[in-house]
Order: sequence, then C-alpha cells, then structure tokens
Amino acid sequence: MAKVYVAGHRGMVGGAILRRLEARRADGAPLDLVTRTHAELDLTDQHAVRAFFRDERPDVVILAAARVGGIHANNSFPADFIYENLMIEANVIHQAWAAGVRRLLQLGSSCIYPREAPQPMPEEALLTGPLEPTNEPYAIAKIAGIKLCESYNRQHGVDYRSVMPTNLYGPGDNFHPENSHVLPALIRRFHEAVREGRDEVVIWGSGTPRREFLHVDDMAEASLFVLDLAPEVYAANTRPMQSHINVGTGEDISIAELARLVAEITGFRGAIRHDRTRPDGTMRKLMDVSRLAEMGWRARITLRDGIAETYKWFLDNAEEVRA
Ligand SMILES: NC(=O)C1=CN([C@@H]2O[C@H](COP(=O)(O)OP(=O)(O)OC[C@H]3O[C@@H](n4cnc5c(N)ncnc54)[C@H](OP(=O)(O)O)[C@@H]3O)[C@@H](O)[C@H]2O)C=CC1
Ligand SMILES: C[C@H]1O[C@H](OP(=O)(O)OP(=O)(O)OC[C@H]2O[C@@H](n3cnc4c(=O)[nH]c(N)nc43)[C@H](O)[C@@H]2O)[C@@H](O)[C@@H](O)C1=O
Repeated sequence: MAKVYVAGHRGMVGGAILRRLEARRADGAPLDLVTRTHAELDLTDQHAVRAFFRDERPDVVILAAARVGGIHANNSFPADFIYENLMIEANVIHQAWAAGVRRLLQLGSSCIYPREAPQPMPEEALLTGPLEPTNEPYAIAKIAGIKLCESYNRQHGVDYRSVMPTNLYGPGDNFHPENSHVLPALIRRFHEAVREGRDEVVIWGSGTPRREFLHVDDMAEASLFVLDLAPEVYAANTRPMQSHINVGTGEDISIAELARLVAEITGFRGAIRHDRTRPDGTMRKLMDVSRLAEMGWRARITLRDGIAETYKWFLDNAEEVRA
C-alpha cells in the first residue's frame, strides 16, 4: 500500500490529481491518500510541516500547494508570492527528505523561462536570460523549487521530479475578477455581461500576447504520468541539473482570439474593448512539449471543449465558485 500525500488538494490542480488518484483506488490500486487543508496545515510553518511528515511518513508526495494568481495578483503582491512559495517548497521538500520520502513531484510554471526565450521554449532555456518583470518573484521561487529537487537528488539520492505546466484552467479555478488568470476572469466577465444585458466587455492589455492553455484534467493526467515513469526512463529524458519537464498542448492563441472564443461560448454578442493601461506581460510563452511527447504523453482536451465544460462547471457551481 503506497501512502500518497497530495499537498494543495483543495486547489484546482491538486483537486484534479486527487480525483484521479481516488479513481485509481476505486479501481483497486492500493493507495492510502493523505490530505490536509490550508487551515489544518500551513505549509509555510516549518515546525508544523516537520511534525506532519514525522507523524504521517508518506511514501510519495505531490506538491500542488502554492500561492497562485494571474498577472495583476503577481504584480500587486510580489512579497507574498516569493516568500510563501519559497517557504512551501523548502519546508515540504526538506521535511519530505528528512522523513524518508523517496519520490516527490512538484509543480512549477512556464514563467520560469526568460521573457525573450526562443519559441517554443525547450527545457534547456531555463536560466538563459532575464525573466518577465510582472512575475519575476514567483518565477524565482519556482526556479528554486526545481533546484531544490535537483540538489536533494544529487546529494541524497532521492527521486524528486518537477513538471512545468503552461497556463491552466478548468473546474475549481479561481474566478476572482482581479486576481485570477485570464481564462476564468473572461468567463466570469462575459457571463455577467450577458446576464446584465451589457453591450461591451473590457479586457486587459493589447490583446496581442499569446498564451497556451491546458485543461486541468490533462494536467492531472500528465502529472501522474511523470510521477509513474520508471526512474531510468525519467533519468534518460532529463539531466541531473536540468530535470524539469514541460507540460502543455504545444499550441497557443492570442488573448484577443481567446476573448472572441469565450464571447461565443457564453453567448455575448457585443463589443470587446481593450484597456491598454493594464500590462500585457510576456508576449509569448509557448511550451516545447516534445520531451513529454517522446515519452508518450499528449494533451487530449481541445480548448473549445475545455472552455465549454469549464463554463458549465461555473454555472453549476455558482455557490462555491472561488471569487
Ligand atoms: N493555475 C495555473 O494557471 C497554473 C498553476 N501552476 C502551478 O500549479 C500548482 C497548483 O496551482 P492551482 O491549483 O492553480 O492553484 P490553486 O490556488 O487553485 O491551489 C493552490 C492550493 O494551495 C493551497 N495553499 C496555498 N498556500 C498554502 C499554504 N501556505 N499552506 C497550505 N496550503 C496552501 C491553497 O489553499 P487555500 O486556497 O486555502 O489557500 C490551494 O488549495 C501551483 O504550484 C501553481 O504554481 C502552474 C502553471 C499555471
Ligand atoms: C500562469 C501564469 O499566470 C500569470 O501570467 P500570465 O500568463 O501573464 O497570466 P494571466 O492569465 O493573468 O494574463 C494573461 C494575459 O491575459 C491578459 N488579460 C486580458 N484580460 C484579462 C483579465 O481580465 N484578467 C487577467 N488575469 N488577464 C487578462 C493579461 O493582460 C495578459 O496579457 C503569472 O501569474 C505567471 O506567473 C504564471 O505562471
């Protein structure tokens, strides 16, 4: 029986990973799933994290807990984003090692790559140039997470892996009007415009930046795919100090095109206006997903289907939508 701790199980990604593990358990996989809410265990608290690992002694850890937000949240709360994410990663990775955890998977982000990285961005682009200023503190914390895993692997011989997702969306997302990512923000804004009979919706920036969007169920599947790889397969496809793996669809879309797609799905027929006082952020960050594709994993959910399903989830879960 493997004891698996999913950190951040009430978040969008942790929730999707937990649902997938519960399905495996229902199919007969011998899994003991351990979770703690943020209120039960603050992962920035070193003493609490040490006590948790000492008591629970999981075999495997999936680290999907983090301080997460869109361009405005990252720009407004840089101290929170760097401090909380560094603390969570350092506490979880170190105490996991101290408690004898052999395998761990942590989630980073595509913003670890330089602002002017070649497109699509290969794993090797890490630390080759300056980062995008709107999310540099968060990106530095995420890079530290990769380097923590690599360092514990080298010094202590454990098997700690990192996946770098592109922009994610799906059921359980954060729909806050200011602090969320673009896709949930637009779903909510277009929905409210239709409901209130408005003839105009404002979106941030020029509309020309391009983003790649991956549905969270695909992300959960990719996370477990990478976690399940035999150590020799993972090692053969990575390098000791370059051990992260990109996860995405390999396709991107401009923010203006995305807005038109969300308008169509939500039934909005009015005008779309751009607020150019808001930042664009990185102009493009398309993932090179060839490494994961060569190992046998590809995204399955199309953007149109994924947005339609997420919009339905938003309508069905109005009460519990995080905003
Ligand atoms: N969403 C996206 O577009 C992307 C996400 N990622 C990465 O994927 C991972 C998961 O993100 P996502 O699911 O979207 O984020 P969410 O905000 O949906 O979930 C994060 C979870 O972490 C928990 N958490 C935050 N701080 C603490 C803490 N100090 N102690 C304990 N729990 C804590 C949150 O609990 P609570 O809500 O109670 O604070 C929440 O349940 C993160 O590492 C993120 O960086 C990477 C690329 C894109
Ligand atoms: C996942 C990723 O997420 C963040 O980076 P980002 O990709 O820039 O994220 P975003 O989703 O907030 O914006 C994408 C684009 O969309 C435009 N945009 C239009 N209208 C709205 C809008 O209403 N809300 C938001 N948030 N953006 C909007 C916005 O101006 C920008 O051009 C970082 O946290 C980063 O660290 C990170 O990892």
